[in-house]
Amino acid sequence: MARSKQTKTKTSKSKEEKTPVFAFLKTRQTQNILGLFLILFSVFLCIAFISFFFNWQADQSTLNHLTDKTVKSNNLLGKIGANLSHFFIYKGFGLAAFFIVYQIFITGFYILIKRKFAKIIISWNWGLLSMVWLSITLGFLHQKYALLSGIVGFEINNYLQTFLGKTGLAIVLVFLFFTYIIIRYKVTIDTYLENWKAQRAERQENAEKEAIEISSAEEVEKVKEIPLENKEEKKSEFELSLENLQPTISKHSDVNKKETITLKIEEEPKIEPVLVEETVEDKNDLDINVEISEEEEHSTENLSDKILKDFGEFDPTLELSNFRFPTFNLLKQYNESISIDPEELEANKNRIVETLKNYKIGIAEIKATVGPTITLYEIVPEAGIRISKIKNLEDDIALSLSALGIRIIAPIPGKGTIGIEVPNKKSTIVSMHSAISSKKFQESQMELPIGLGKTISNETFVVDLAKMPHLLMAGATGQGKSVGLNAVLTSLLYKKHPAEVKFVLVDPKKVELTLFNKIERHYLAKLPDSEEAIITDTTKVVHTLNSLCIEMDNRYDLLKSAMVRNIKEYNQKFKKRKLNPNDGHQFLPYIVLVIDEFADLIMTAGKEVETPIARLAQLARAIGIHLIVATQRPSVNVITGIIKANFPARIAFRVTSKIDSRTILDAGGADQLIGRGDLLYTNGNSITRIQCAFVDTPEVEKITDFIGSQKAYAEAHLLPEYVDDESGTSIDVDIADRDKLFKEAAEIIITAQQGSASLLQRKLKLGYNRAGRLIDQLEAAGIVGGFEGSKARQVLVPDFMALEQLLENEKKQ
Ligand SMILES: Nc1ncnc2c1ncn2[C@@H]1O[C@H](COP(=O)(O)OP(=O)(O)OP(=O)(O)O)[C@@H](O)[C@H]1O
Repeated sequence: MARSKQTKTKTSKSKEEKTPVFAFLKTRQTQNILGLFLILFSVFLCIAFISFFFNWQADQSTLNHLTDKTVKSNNLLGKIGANLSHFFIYKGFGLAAFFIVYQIFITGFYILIKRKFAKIIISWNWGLLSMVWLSITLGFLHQKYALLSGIVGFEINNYLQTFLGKTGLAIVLVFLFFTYIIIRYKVTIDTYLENWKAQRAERQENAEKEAIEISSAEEVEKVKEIPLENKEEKKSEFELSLENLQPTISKHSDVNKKETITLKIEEEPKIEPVLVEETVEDKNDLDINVEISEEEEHSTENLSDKILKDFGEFDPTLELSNFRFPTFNLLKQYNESISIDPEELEANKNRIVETLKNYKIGIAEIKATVGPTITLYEIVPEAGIRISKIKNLEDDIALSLSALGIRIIAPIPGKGTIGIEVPNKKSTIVSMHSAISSKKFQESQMELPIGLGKTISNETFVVDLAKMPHLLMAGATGQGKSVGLNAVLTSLLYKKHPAEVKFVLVDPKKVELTLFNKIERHYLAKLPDSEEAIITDTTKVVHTLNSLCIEMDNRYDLLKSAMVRNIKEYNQKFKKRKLNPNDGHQFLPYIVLVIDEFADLIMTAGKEVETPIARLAQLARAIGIHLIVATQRPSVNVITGIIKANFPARIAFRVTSKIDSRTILDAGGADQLIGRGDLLYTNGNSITRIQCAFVDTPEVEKITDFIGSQKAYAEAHLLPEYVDDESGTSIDVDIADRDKLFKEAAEIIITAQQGSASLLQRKLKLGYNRAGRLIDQLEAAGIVGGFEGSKARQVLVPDFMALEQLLENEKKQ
């Protein structure tokens, strides 16, 4: 109950804040105008009230003729002044009505100097209480002059007197007065006593000081009169002050000494040490003067709440606030009405029944669900028939139906029937348009929604990539993998603002994802030193993956310091302005890493790629880095155990063998798909057959053009820098430490135009280690390029002339 109440007030508050009136009231101009108005209005009332005390009797007759021009008022501020004064003073609180003037004035003043609203409220509370008290007190003191107390004070006074009597009321009024002083000004009897004691002590101290000063002055006079010779003896009394003198004085000759002494004695402050002694003695009698410090000001609200109130929630999309999401008309529409020939249905049904009959399997019931590319026949076998029997007949049924892509699901989970999926003769294309525009996708509250396509029952299939949390995609070439990847990316582009999601695209084939280059500054993330955001080069992939691991570690640190468990909570907290950007906190976009041809990467870089991928797959889910890895060859050396274990969500397009199907899905079936976007999706438990939404290259081009033509960030989202241990930049060999054979080695390499350690080994008759060191030094000098696996290093210097020049330049530096 309480919570619902709270939320209600919260929502009403936020509504208030959103209405233009309240927004308008918050501007400083409005506040200045309001403050000034209140101050001047209080001046107006003050003049009117004062004037009213002199003219109230004369103005009595004019009060009810506010609109009558002929009737004039004596009040300095006319009839309005007279009427207002009559209302507040005569009918209200008498002389105490001046409190209202004061309150209005102080409110205006507080608004001008931006005091807190709470202060204004407190001030009004005290002001109104004081007004009522004064009004009653004046009514009590001057019953004859009712104007002083106003009708309110007069009546309350009369009323209370009948209950308490005159004396009782007097006591109550005095009590209220002191209560007010004690609470409002925090004055207690102790403070008075202490102040009084402190004053008394100070008076005493002053009196004693004066006495000492007088006596010391007399002493000085006496000393002045003493002849120079005797002054040496007299000095003892002022010993302390003499010691404090500069050392130069002591080094003077006797004659000088005498002169110095005279000088010293003339300085009156030298008496001070005596004085100090006396006051110390004196202070022993004194009580400590305890100063009661004023209570610290407390804020009524949390700082982050205040920032939230003043600036509203943090809006990550603010920098690109005019960003427009791609429109539906960029996507092609196809004729998607599913039509299946009733004859085809009937024929299929008959064949299924007959085939099963041949194997002595009776059917109690059969039902067909027509999907975009396949039709599902659900059969209920007669009692006593074993399910495994039907499952084993898969190939026979396929043969008798003479169709590709038959899949038998026995039993359909949660239904208790057996499903036989038969492809339609005429398949319908599921357009991306229909997936994106579906209610299910549009209204989804998922973090990273993906409209993958349509199920057999023609429902749009929407999944959350954030929940997957990583996706493995496999399928033989030409079966719809690239289209599937585009469908995933398109879904995210239609739903997520550039501030909310960033893509890291790895495309070893170099052609599949190039279109996304156009949205580099909106949606892509890249390494700081790379020119192209889409990564096609293997070494860059390794760097990017390691950089993502660093980003992951950084994000975990942020999450830890924010004391939240995942990116969603973190971003919510950040939006609520509970995390300070000065402590390194920032809004974290999701990062989706897409690798188009994983097999290729594993072949070229092996462990170097596998290790960071496995690390990311294991740990990155909580911090918003999600992986989509696609491969043509779902063999076990590509999709290794460790990768498989961390990619529970899998999509299988048609694969060529049952083994591949098992590798990707841990079950058969993918080998029996019909291709062209026909896929099986699993997230660990059940397998769903889906017709992937179709988005072709011109559509992707239109979408990327649409986004690319809009205002973008200054550059792509930058990932943390990763310095490879083996890269040339990390080798920093001092020129002085170079091998004696450095120049000779350089010449051999330049002559051969081939940078390999074995060449140096042979030509210079060196051991492997020394040749390796030489190569490192040559690399650091910029003579050979970086390590390129089994290939020889590139030679960057064309001839000896260039070498000489390079070495000369080095010396100059
Ligand atoms: N969802 C779909 N609906 C209809 N047709 C599709 C669908 N997906 C793919 N196709 C058809 O299949 C063809 C090949 O698709 P795609 O290029 O995605 O295959 P691929 O698996 O990526 O091939 P490769 O691995 O060689 O790149 C497309 O040109 C298209 O004609």
